[in-house]
Amino acid sequence: MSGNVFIVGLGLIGGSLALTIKNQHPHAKIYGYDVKQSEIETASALNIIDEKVTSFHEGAELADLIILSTPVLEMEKLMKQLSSLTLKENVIITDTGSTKGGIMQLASKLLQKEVTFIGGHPMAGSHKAGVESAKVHLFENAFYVLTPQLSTSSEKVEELKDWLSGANSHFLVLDTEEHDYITGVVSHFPHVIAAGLVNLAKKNADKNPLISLLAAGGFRDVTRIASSNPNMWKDIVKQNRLNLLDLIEDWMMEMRNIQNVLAEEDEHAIIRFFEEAKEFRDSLPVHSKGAIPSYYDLYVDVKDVPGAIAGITSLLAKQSISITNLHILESREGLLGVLRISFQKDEDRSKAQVLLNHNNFKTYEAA
Ligand SMILES: NC(=O)C1=CN([C@@H]2O[C@H](COP(=O)(O)OP(=O)(O)OC[C@H]3O[C@@H](n4cnc5c(N)ncnc54)[C@H](O)[C@@H]3O)[C@@H](O)[C@H]2O)C=CC1
Ligand SMILES: O=C(O)C(=O)Cc1ccc(O)cc1
Repeated sequence: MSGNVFIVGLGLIGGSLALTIKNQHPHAKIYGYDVKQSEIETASALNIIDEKVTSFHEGAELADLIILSTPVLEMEKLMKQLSSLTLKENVIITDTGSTKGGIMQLASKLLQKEVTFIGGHPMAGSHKAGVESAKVHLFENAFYVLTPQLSTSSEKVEELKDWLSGANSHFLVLDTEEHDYITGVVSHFPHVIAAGLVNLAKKNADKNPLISLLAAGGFRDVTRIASSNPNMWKDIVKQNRLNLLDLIEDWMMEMRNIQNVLAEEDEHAIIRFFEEAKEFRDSLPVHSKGAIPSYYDLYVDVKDVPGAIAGITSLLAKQSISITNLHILESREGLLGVLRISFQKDEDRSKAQVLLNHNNFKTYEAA
């Protein structure tokens, strides 16, 4: 496709979408705007955008596709501005926000009937922020929720899917309320709990410094998302607060239940508590990216000798296999350690496994 695409908010998500659109539609012209001039400059230097725009108005009025990718409460202010601009006749406006209720309400209240607004939520990302973390493959295999208005034609929805086809995501059309309820359960509430767990550990670490030293392994795994951008999450939890308030009530009941069975030392009930969680967790699909995307992990036995890890990373680099994370799970002097390498794509993990096995490393897909 060709035309002018205007990305507002040149962060992780806006930058990654710019890359996927340019990759799929090389004739499209990508215009970018951000309140932070530094982000515009970085996006331009990294060739993530073709043209820098000095005001929101300027970009909006020349665009065929407008993508709002700022924190969700900022988007609401931008929607108000959009309602007073002269936009192109066939423009499509979409957003990338993690909540859909507020923006969809504003779209139906503010925008003229002829303007197409289709809510969007690429359900993949990371705890990192900023355009320098943008990646063309970020949304691959992830779900990409669309929430069209009732009045939106299926042709317009298809046109937006065409624009976004380079993301290689699975599109899912959802009702706004359903979207906010589901993402509340599987994404927003887990972020609240992760932050709560870390805050709890911090309070205890003030009493005993060994807590910080030993807060590794599983603790780091379940709390990775507590390193997410606080400002972005402030907006998300404010927007989805009614669902979150209900979930907090349910959670308190869950905790009250485990508190009672522990107090009573009811072994059967304690086993049931863990069993129920394990059964459901083990039944979840492993290869699809959910709201909190999994990375494709590969475990490698490594000898505790100088240069062992560098040897592995240089093998991968020579084959241009990119990794998203490295973590030493176990390393004791003179013994084998286990290195966990995370990849963004299953395909990269498979290539790495073949390569490392060929070079006599022992690898596993599960720890
Ligand atoms: N980070 C993630 O993993 C995901 C985030 N989202 C959603 O996507 C949106 C963007 O998130 P990220 O890219 O992660 O955040 P980010 O913090 O990396 O980027 C947001 C950018 O918006 C800019 N900005 C803020 N207010 C602005 C305004 N009024 N006008 C122009 N630019 C403005 C900021 O300067 C920043 O560069 C958020 O609504 C978030 O809820 C959706 C899926 C995943
Ligand atoms: O860091 C992670 O894994 C995330 O949870 C990414 C994420 C953040 C916000 C979303 O709306 C969807 C996905």
